[in-house]
Amino acid sequence: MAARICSRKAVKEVTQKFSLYRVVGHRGYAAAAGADAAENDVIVVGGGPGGYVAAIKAAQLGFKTTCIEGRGSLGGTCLNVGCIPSKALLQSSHMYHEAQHSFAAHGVKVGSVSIDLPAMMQQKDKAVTGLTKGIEGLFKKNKVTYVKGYGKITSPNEVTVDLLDGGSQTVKGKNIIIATGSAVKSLPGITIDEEKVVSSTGALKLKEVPEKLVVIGGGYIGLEMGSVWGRLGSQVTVVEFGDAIVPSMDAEVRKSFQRSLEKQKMKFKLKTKVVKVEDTGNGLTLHLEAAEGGSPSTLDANVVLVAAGRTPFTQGLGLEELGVKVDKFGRVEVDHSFATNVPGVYAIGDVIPGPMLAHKAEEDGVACVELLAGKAGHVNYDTVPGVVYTHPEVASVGKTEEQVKAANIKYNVGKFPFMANSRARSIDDAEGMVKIIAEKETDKILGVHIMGPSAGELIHEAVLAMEYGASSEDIARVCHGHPTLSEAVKEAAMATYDKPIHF
Ligand SMILES: Cc1cc2nc3c(=O)[nH]c(=O)nc-3n(C[C@H](O)[C@H](O)[C@H](O)COP(=O)(O)OP(=O)(O)OC[C@H]3O[C@@H](n4cnc5c(N)ncnc54)[C@H](O)[C@@H]3O)c2cc1C
Ligand SMILES: NC(=O)c1ccc[n+]([C@@H]2O[C@H](COP(=O)([O-])OP(=O)(O)OC[C@H]3O[C@@H](n4cnc5c(N)ncnc54)[C@H](O)[C@@H]3O)[C@@H](O)[C@H]2O)c1
Repeated sequence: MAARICSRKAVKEVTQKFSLYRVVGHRGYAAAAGADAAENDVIVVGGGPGGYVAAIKAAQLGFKTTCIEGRGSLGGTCLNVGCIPSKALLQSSHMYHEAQHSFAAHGVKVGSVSIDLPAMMQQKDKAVTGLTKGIEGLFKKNKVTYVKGYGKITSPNEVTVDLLDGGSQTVKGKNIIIATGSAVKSLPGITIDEEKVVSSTGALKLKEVPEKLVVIGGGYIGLEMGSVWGRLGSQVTVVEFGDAIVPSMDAEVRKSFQRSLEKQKMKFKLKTKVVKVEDTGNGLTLHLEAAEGGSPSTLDANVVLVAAGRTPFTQGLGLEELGVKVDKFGRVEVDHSFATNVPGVYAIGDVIPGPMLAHKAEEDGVACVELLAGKAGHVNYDTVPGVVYTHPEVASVGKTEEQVKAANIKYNVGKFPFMANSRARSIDDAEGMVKIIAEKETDKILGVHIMGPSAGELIHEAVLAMEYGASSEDIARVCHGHPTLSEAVKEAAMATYDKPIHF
C-alpha cells in the first residue's frame, strides 16, 4: 500500500505544540482586550450554522457566551429557509416522482398518485421547527445566553440589540464574532415579491404548483428548487448567464448531470441573461438577451425564481462606523484566525470569503473559538465537500480535472460507473459514476467527483481520505462491504492507480 502522505498522529503532534503557543497568546490577548469590558467572553452576532455552532463550542470551552439572533428562531438561513426545508421538499417530491414512475417496475401498485401540497409543506415546517427548537435546547444545555433581536456593534466590546419584544439591550464582552450570513442577490430589472417573482424563500412555500417555472441561475438553488417543482409537475426552464450549469463542477460530471436533468424534462438556456421580468396581468414575461450580445427573445412563466447567488449580509451591523474592512464583494476581511482588522472582532461563515455552505460555516465557528481558547483551530478549505441534492445527487471534493490541467500537474483519472455496481443495479438506481483524480507521481488524491445515488453520503470517504493525504491505492486496498454503493468508490480508486475488477 502506498505510504500515507501525511499522518494524523503527526498533525496532532504539530497542533499540540501550536496549542501551547496559542494558550499563551490567548491569555495575553484577552487581558489586553478589555479588563472592564467583560460581561461575556464571547458575543456571537447571528444564530445560523456558523454562529450557533461557534456559541455552543465557545460555551463548551468554558467561555461565558451570548448569541444574538434577529429572526426569532435559531439555525439561520440553513435551518429556516435553506438546507433543511429544501431537503424536506426534495425528499417529498422525490417520493411522489418515484411513486409515479418507479413503483410499478418494482411490482408495487399504488393506483393513481396525487399531491397534497399543504401536507407536504406541513411536513417541511415540522422538520424546521423541530430542529430550530432543538438548537434552543442545546443553548440551554450548554448555558449559552440567547438574546432575540438585531444587533449593532457599537464598540469592539459592545453590541446594542433592538430586542424583538421591544426596547433595547446592551451586551458587553471581550470578543465579538460576526456570523450574520448572507442574503439573496437581487438582479437589476427584477423585483422579488415572493409571490410570483420569488427568491428561494418564496420557492419553499408556493401555494400551488406553477404550470411554468423559470429559474434564473443554474447553480445549487436553481437546480434543487427546479427539481422540486419539476417533479411536482411544473415545466421548468433554467436561464443561466454562464456557458454551463454549476460552473465550479468538474466538466465531465457536469455534462452528464445536465443530460440527466434534461431527461427529467428540465430545459436550459445557457449563455443567456434576463434583462427584465414583466407582469402582463396574465402571467410573467421574461425579456432575455444572449450573454455576449445577439437578438433579444422572451419567455413566459407563472413563477420566476431568482437564484443567481447570495451576498454577505452586514446591513445595520455598524461595520463602517467601527472601521471593519470589507472587500469589494462586501465580505468581511479576516486573517487565518478569523480576526478582522479591529482587535477583538472576528467573522465566520457566509459573511467571509469561501464557499457559502453550512458545514463550512460550522467549521469556521469551531475553529474561530478554538483559536480564541488557545487551541489549534483550523479549517482545510481544500477538503470542504459540495453536494447538489438533486436526483441523482452530485458531490465533489478537491480539484476538478480542469483545475489540475490548468495547474500543469501530471495526473491519473479513474472512473467507475454505477451501472457496474451491484447495489445500484439491485435498487434500480444506477445512473452516474465515481471519478477520482490523483497525482501521477505520488498517487495522492487531488479530487473526487461523484454523480449517483447517495453521492452526498459517499463523498465523505473521499473527504476523509484527502484529509489524511491518502493515495487512490489506499482507498482501493480498504475492504468495502458488499453489496454497497461504496464499492463504486473503491473500484474507481482501483481504476485510478491500476485496473478495476468489475468494469
Ligand atoms: C435554499 C437554500 C438551500 C441551501 N442548502 C444548503 C445545503 O443543502 N447545504 C449547505 O451546506 N448549505 C446550503 N445552503 C447555504 C447555507 O444555508 C449557508 O451557507 C449557511 O446558512 C451559512 O451559515 P451562516 O451561519 O454563515 O449564516 P446564516 O445561516 O445566514 O445565519 C446568519 C443569521 O444571522 C442573523 N443576523 C443577521 N444580521 C444580524 C444582526 N445584526 N443581529 C442579529 N442577527 C443577525 C440572520 O437572521 C441569520 O439567522 C442553502 C442556502 C439556501 C438559501
Ligand atoms: N446543496 C447545497 O449545498 C446548497 C443548496 C443551495 C444553496 N447553496 C448555497 O447557496 C448559495 C447561493 O446559491 P445559488 O444557487 O443562488 O448561487 P450559485 O452561486 O450556486 O449559482 C448562481 C448561478 O447563477 C448564475 N447567474 C448569476 N447571475 C446571473 C444572471 N444575471 N442571469 C442568469 N444567471 C446568473 C451564475 O452563473 C451561477 O451559475 C451558493 O453559494 C451555495 O453555496 C448550497
